[in-house]
Amino acid sequence: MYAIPFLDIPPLRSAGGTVTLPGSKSISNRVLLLAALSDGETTLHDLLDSDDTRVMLTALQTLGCQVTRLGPQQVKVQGLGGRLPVRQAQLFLGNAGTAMRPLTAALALLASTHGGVFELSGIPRMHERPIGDLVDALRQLGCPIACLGREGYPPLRVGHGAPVPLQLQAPIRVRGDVSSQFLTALLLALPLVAQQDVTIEVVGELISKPYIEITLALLARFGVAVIRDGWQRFTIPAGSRYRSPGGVHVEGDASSASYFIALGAIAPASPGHDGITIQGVGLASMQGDIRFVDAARAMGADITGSANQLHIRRGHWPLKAIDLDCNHIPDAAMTLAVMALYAQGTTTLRNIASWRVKETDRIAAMACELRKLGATVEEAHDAIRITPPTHWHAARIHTYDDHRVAMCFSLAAFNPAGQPVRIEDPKCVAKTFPDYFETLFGVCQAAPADIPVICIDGPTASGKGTLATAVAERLGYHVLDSGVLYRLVGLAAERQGIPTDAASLTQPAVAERLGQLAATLPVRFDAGRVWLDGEDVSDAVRTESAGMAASRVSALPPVRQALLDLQRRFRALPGLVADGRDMGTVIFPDAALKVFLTASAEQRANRRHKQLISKGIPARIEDLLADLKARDARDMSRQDAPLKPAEDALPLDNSAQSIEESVQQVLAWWQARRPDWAH
Ligand SMILES: Nc1ncnc2c1ncn2[C@@H]1O[C@H](COP(=O)(O)OP(=O)(O)OP(=O)(O)O)[C@@H](O)[C@H]1O
Ligand SMILES: Nc1ccn([C@H]2C[C@H](O)[C@@H](COP(=O)(O)O)O2)c(=O)n1
Repeated sequence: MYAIPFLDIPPLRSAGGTVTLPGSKSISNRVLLLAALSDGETTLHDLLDSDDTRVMLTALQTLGCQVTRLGPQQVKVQGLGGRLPVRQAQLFLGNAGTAMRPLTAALALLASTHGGVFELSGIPRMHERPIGDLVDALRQLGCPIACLGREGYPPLRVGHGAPVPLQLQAPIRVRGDVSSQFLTALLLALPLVAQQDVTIEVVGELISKPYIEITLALLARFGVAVIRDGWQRFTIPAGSRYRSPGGVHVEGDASSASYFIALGAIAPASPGHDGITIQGVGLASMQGDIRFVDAARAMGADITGSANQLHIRRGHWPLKAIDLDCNHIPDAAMTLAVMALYAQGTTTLRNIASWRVKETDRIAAMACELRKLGATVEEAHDAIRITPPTHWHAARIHTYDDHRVAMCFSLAAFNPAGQPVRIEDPKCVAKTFPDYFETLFGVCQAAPADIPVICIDGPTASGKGTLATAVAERLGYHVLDSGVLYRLVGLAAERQGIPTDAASLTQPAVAERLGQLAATLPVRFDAGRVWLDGEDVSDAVRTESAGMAASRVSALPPVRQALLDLQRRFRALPGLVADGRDMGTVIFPDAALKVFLTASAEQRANRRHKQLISKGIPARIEDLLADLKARDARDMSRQDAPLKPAEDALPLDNSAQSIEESVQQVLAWWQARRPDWAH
């Protein structure tokens, strides 16, 4: 996940490959609650691991439910059989509507029947999202509920300690035209008290019906067969009781699929690919947002699929504008708004009033951000009309702590003007799809020249690696520690008995063998570790002798030539910070920023000494000073790609600087070189 203030997405050109989606948020939070309320143990597979499911899991554990994590996407839930061991708890539910609404209903009923008092709160935006219709419905039943801030909004206190009688004879009336989650909450909670038939009557036109279908399907999996009379009346039969089905597999998230369906519809296929394949959700999905497929087809996408898979190719191009009632796909419809940027004509998305009470006022947010890109946008209270830009602008997209805003606007990076897009606060995607951008970059391609590179060259122990890593972390970029490749050649040579002393390296045959070795280096970089032929050599390559051997072998042209392409392949989305000796002069001569980092030899020897001593490696400053001077001399004097500043490099002497000061300096230079839109 990109936990950084902003993520700059370079202009994207093409896409192709396979993505596996994280589990559906709607299904994950429903099955977690159902498993917790059931008799028996349930194993949940492919569960979404995100902010919203984490708050639900933590709440259930706080309520006394035993949850065992079997893997990142697999948990075992010990059902409570409809009784809570805990009678008092404070639950923080973040901004998860799928946790707040059903837990409010379930706890209100449990506190009323068995006694108890529970407080439910969230982040400030959650306290602006209405829940009054659900509160009113529960109060009709006799449940004590207090709104602790504004009436009709969280935070809430449910129950007042002692049990109270519930009035379940008359139908429970709930509004269905603000959020279908109120009805879902009642449907999930009422089986806990269904000693008699319990009926719910929906007041007003029910919105987002597909979400109610998910609720009903999952209730059935857990042993409760609700009798549905149209979309107005739902009866939970007397004697209903939750029973664990044993195991449940969570489908991939159909709303999350919308970004990759749109990607396949917008992006030309990358060489060697034939569109985008989505795994984990398919045409047989129980999720309403799967009907996004129909909307995307109407805009021109070429989509085929099976029960659990979708395949998308670019079809009609440019896309076709549509006029669509989106009441059935409120979340995925945001993706249509961004697809509309690539359509011929004006697209109208109607019946989306629920956007106003989601993570943010999504109609206002989408209108504002689409206009930044150059689109003409008209807003109504329950609709939005989008006419594509005639001139695209690069833009900083504000994301309003709304995961869907962040995800759908990433697709604007395919704009024909080749403009980059800045996504502010990209970590907001953690609500439903923590690895969204990594997944996107895994299937997208940009022109290499469009992928920004920052080069940091300089002598040994000047702090290049430290600086490169820190700058890359702040920008979400990849890192190339090129020195480690030469160190690996030295180490591999030693393992294979190829001499690397100065005299042997003058022999052309030895140089050739080392070149071949470098060209076929069995190296793997994985989670910060370096593997050579299956062996973890992360520590072995960092020794001073490995550094000296690297310096010697790096003077050989066959070795340098062999490592050229390997280094250039590190230039990957969304960007790269590369450190070494010739990053700016030879490997990435077109880099957008080049820094030549120096510090006095004494300072560098001191730093290296501290570094080694802190790792428990004995060293003498005098020896280190002599070694690094020798290394500098060799690195600067070799024929091929010697250590020297590129003509356009900015010098940075960090002798008297802290690490943070050097990082800030480089970030300031970087920012100054960004175009106007980034300021
Ligand atoms: N500005 C700085 N002030 C103080 N110490 C620093 C500074 N920059 C780096 N250091 C420290 O100096 C040591 C050497 O830094 P680093 O390993 O990043 O250097 P390097 O140039 O990458 O070395 P090499 O080329 O040998 O790989 C580290 O312990 C690091 O914490
Ligand atoms: N781009 C590079 C990087 C490194 N080398 C050589 C010269 C260095 O002395 C040696 C080890 O590098 P370090 O890990 O200390 O950065 O590798 C080079 O020639 N070109």
